[in-house]
Amino acid sequence: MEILMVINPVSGNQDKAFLVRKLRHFLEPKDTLELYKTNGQNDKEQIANLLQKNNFDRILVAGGDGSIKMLAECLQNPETPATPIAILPAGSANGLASDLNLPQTPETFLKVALGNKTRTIDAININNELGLHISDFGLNAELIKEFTNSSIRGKLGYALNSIPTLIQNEGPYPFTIKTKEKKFTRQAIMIALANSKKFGTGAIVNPDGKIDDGIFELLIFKKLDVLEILKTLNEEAEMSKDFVEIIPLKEVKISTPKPVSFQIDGEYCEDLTNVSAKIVPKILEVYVP
Ligand SMILES: Nc1ncnc2c1ncn2[C@@H]1O[C@H](COP(=O)(O)OP(=O)(O)OP(=O)(O)O)[C@@H](O)[C@H]1O
Repeated sequence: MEILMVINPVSGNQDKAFLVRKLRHFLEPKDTLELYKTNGQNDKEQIANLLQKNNFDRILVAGGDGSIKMLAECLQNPETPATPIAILPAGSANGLASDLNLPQTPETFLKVALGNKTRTIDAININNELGLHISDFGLNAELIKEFTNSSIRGKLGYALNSIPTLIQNEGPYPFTIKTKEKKFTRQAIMIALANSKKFGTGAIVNPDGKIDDGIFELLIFKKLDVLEILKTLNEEAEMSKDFVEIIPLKEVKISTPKPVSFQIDGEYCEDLTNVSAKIVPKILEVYVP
């Protein structure tokens, strides 16, 4: 088996050398392993080049959701050979891994990565970028923007950074939502486009979410309920129905008069007034337990 291992050296603030050592331990003498460390600058071009020059059977990605999204976009290039990917959860939140029920210890997720069972998942095309997990307009994106600028990583960093943003937040924002069937407005602290069921923290925010069902859910969070927000830091917490309105869709346009923070798969994008989203069914093959 020919393997490309893509490593984000900065994700989740953890060293990945032990993962490479463990992986080598599982490989057979005939297997080959090529390592690529991301630089955050021109990774898509470099990886596309590697994929076109080699004949990899699978790509193992040690990073967070941002790294997986980058690879999914790289694989959209028609000249890049379709290659299944295996997630080695090594980000700060690992939302996709949590949604795909990947096991959490290196020994167990490496076994899945070298196994044979795959699932082909959907993505959401959002303003011409791919979102694989959960993207949102409003409060959570603001939290991520603050977190990106902070030096404390992990869930604690996220929680500590949440406090000033929660206090200073300007929401609820007036959003206009246009679907194929209707146009309506909502005051909301946050609107999420969810391709999956759980936040990276493990909290179930979208109980009907399924990552390969050809639809995504629009989650409209109506009010700033600190208790409900803090629940999202807990694994297996479920949101109350008064707090969130859920609409299954294949495409949507959302607009708001003043720019509001937007994030895709845990990466802050920018403050935007317009977002267009459309499901892209069955776009990425990933290894699952
Ligand atoms: N060598 C590098 N130096 C700085 N930034 C990098 C480097 N390699 C990748 N990046 C950046 O890392 C981000 C992707 O991070 P990733 O999502 O993998 O981890 P994370 O943010 O820790 O995890 P999570 O998304 O689960 O919270 C991208 O913005 C990418 O540009």
